[in-house]
Amino acid sequence: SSKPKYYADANLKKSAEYYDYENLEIEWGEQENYEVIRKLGRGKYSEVFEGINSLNNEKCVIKVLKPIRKKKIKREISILKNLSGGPNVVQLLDIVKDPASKCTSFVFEYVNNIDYRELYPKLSDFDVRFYIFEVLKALDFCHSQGIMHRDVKPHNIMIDHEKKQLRLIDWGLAEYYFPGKDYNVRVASRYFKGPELLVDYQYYDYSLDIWSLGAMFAGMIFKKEPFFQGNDNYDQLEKIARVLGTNELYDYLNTYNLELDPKFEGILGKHTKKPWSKFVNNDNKNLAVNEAIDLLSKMLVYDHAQRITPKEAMQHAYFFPILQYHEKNSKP
Ligand SMILES: CN1CCn2c1nc1c(Br)c(Br)c(Br)c(Br)c12
Ligand code: NA
Repeated sequence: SSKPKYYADANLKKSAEYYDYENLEIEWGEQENYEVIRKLGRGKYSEVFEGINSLNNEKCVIKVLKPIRKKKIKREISILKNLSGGPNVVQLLDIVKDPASKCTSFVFEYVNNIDYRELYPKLSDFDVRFYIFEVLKALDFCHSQGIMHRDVKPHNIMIDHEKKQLRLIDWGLAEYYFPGKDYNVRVASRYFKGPELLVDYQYYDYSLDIWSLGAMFAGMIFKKEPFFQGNDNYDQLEKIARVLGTNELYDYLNTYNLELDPKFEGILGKHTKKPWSKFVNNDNKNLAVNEAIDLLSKMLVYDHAQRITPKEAMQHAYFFPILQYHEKNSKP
């Protein structure tokens, strides 16, 4: 079982109460302080509403959890509290319980999010560089705090385009990383699942989040949402192999002494690794610039141990215009 290039011992430096979420004491707020304004959407585990805090008249987002096991609720609270105040991590403001339904609700800061399906087609080359850099800030931070997000995808990245503000949300699948620990591979959303999940390699680590971000980044620069669109978890790997090659997949399996589930028999076929230039066309060439493709090729790597880390990615030439922008805007 491989160890990540970085932050492998993040949690070993923390006191047990940092990651021992089962004993977390929940400080409950007052449900009646919040009024629901309108529904924003629903997920597998929750319904989400825009709300108002009647004490300060501030907008908020209320995530009403469907009855799920208490342990999972405590894990999300523990992680949100440990990451509180970190760059681009959505801020948890309160935790309340509905007296009638006994449902737990999380109250978050409000983000005037534009749905990504509407926003992404409007993004300029600079915007894409800016927002991917903002996601990398959140990933380097949570990884440095010993936490994998495990569900990075456009739906979990809230963007207020007027304020140029981004927040990584939905830490419900996030988990504390420990070297040598085996994790559930049934995480992330299909189109964003890393090869390690699809080949059932359980000793994965933070680098899973870089694959998911890479899959999202590919969709953005090539204007093909989603970039890897599998019909199921087997077909998902086939879609990846069509691009990264089947020989390269078998090299990856050999590296970790993995065997493919017999269900893959006859599904994967034989595919050569495609040059990323193959996906460039007149419609996306303004975003699919050479630096973007070079960075993408370092994120979408079968072997999770070989993927670029968030910190390394933030130093890539693709972000030089962003570093310049922040430099100019931070000068006193
Ligand atoms: C389904 N949608 C649409 C907008 N939006 C949704 N879920 C959200 C969550 Br959870 C948070 Br936290 C925030 Br902040 C926003 Br904004 C959210
Ligand atoms: Na959330």
